[in-house]
Amino acid sequence: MGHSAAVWDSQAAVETVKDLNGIEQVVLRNPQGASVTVSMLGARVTSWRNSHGEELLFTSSKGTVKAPKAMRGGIPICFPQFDNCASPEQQGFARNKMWRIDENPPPLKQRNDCLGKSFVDLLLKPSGDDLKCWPHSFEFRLRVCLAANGAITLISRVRNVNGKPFSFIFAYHAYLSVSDISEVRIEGLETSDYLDNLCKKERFTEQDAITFESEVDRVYLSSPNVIAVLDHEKKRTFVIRKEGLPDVVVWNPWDKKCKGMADVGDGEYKQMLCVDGAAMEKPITLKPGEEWTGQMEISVVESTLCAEHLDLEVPRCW
Ligand SMILES: O=P(O)(O)OC[C@H]1O[C@H](O)[C@H](O)[C@@H](O)[C@@H]1O
Repeated sequence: MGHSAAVWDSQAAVETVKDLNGIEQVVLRNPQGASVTVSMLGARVTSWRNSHGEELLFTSSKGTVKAPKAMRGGIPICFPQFDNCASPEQQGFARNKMWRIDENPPPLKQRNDCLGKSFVDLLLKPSGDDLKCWPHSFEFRLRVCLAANGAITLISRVRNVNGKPFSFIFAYHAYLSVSDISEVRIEGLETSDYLDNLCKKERFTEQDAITFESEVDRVYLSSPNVIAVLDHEKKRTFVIRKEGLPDVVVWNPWDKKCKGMADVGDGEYKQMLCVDGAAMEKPITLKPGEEWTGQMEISVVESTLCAEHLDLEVPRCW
């Protein structure tokens, strides 16, 4: 196989396949039958399935996978920009670039994080064209892991291999699949301040758990590192743990905006919710030779009773 995708457990598997457009994808599997698929186009997680084969990420039925434009859904990586302006480059070029397998990644500090998991390492370096639009040399390493309990972890490392400092914004733009957006509630962001992109980025303080009755487009600032997305209809909770990512973007386009988006089916906003671990308010600045790490783990608890355990000492419910 020759990929530096390590297998810690003989039954876990890592396989390389081509998608309908001939784009290489790596499929990680665990012994319980869960799987994660990562495309070389944008290092986007295009699928995450639980041990029953159920898809946990939203993908638009109208998505197109024609490089460089990638489909709407999965977990795109937004780097070095992420803003709510229309133009694609506003969400950074990393998600529209072809990445490659990182054959020999430097060891991860949080080495133990990968024990008992199958994972793949990917690498992005700027091309000459990229340097024209963003004149900074970097190495972006992404490790995607699938744990025995079905949790997915993304670990990003950005190194400045440039002669001078540079700054960037970052987000794991995670499209979670939900039963019905009006049945969903987010816990853990109460009392956090947020910038409302629907009110000229005005700053507010969250009073309560977040529920959805209309379009939401907010950046929660300096938020707790553990939040929960409760899907009452599916009796399921996504528990999101993040490190090195102070902010959280919460987005649902609702009906009107959804109608105006060519790559999303009219009513599909009901089945999607973006909850992104991000570094937005304060751009990350790296001096030459410095490296930043941002990690996000999403696990699923087949219950909505878990939320009250939301302080950092949350015991793992699985
Ligand atoms: O259409 P995209 O570039 O994927 O962006 C989709 C959405 O991403 C984020 O959530 C922003 O906060 C939204 O303002 C934007 O509409």
